[in-house]
Amino acid sequence: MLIVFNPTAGAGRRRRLARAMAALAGLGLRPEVAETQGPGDARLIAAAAARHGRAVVVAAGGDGTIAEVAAGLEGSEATLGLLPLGTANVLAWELGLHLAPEAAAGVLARGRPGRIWPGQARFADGRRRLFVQMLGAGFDAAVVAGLDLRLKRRLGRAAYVLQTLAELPRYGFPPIELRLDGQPLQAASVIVSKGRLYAGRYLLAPAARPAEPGFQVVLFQQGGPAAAALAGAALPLGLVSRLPGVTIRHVQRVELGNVAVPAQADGDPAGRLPAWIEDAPAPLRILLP
Ligand SMILES: Nc1ncnc2c1ncn2[C@@H]1O[C@H](COP(=O)(O)OP(=O)(O)OP(=O)(O)O)[C@@H](O)[C@H]1O
Repeated sequence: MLIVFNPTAGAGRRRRLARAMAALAGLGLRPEVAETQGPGDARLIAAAAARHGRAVVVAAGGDGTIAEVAAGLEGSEATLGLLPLGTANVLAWELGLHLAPEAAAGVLARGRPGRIWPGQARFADGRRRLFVQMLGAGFDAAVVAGLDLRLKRRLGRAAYVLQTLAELPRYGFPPIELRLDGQPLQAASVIVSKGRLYAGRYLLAPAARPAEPGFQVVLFQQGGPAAAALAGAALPLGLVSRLPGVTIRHVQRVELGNVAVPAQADGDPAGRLPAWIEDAPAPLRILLP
């Protein structure tokens, strides 16, 4: 087992990692820890570990770190493990993991094998990006792109709320042209989701099934600050899917946009549209509670 640790993810991460290591030692496991030096590192470390035959590679960080480790493990026999140390930890909530390091250690030692089926996005400049939970385009991506990382470290998820308030009067809400399984549509914002949850443990797409191919696509038809503020207020109540102007479709393929609207993948900036989204070629093994 190798733990890939993002030392910049979440708050109190070193203390939380130490607690997990102590719990793992108590369960008879003494995994190696590899620390990332910057963005993209987790993928390279995970890919090398898989090549060298590591059975389990653990992403110790938030959703961005998980996505990078997942990308490194693609096409290998290795199983992904999660040690949630991030800010939102959406995939951990999605899969029913407890966030306490001792509980996560228990799953790493004795979890049952399951699977998730990531999505992949291709961008006009040739980049390909794997995502494990969701890809957003429009207002939420503008919030992610504008987020000050130091503020995120200090305030955690409250930084997203502040950035949303800052972005509301500023974002222009250009309409996004999209195709869902070939059918042309338009929306002000779009979230392509593998999972049910968003921004932590808030229910967004109730019918999502992370282990299966396909996506729930949440379309926000109404642009403008009032509609975006309403969606933000409805999110903690789990009521986004019932808002007027919000529709959810189950599809296999998504083409997003002819405009340079920002995109975010698993909570990290992912450049600008257009983007072409489909399932990754294969599911990924993952340790579940
Ligand atoms: N050593 C590092 N220095 C700076 N950035 C890093 C480093 N290692 C990884 N990263 C980048 O940090 C980004 C954010 O990490 P991650 O998403 O895991 O944490 P988070 O944003 O706190 O959590 P969450 O996504 O759950 O809110 C990752 O996408 C990764 O590219």
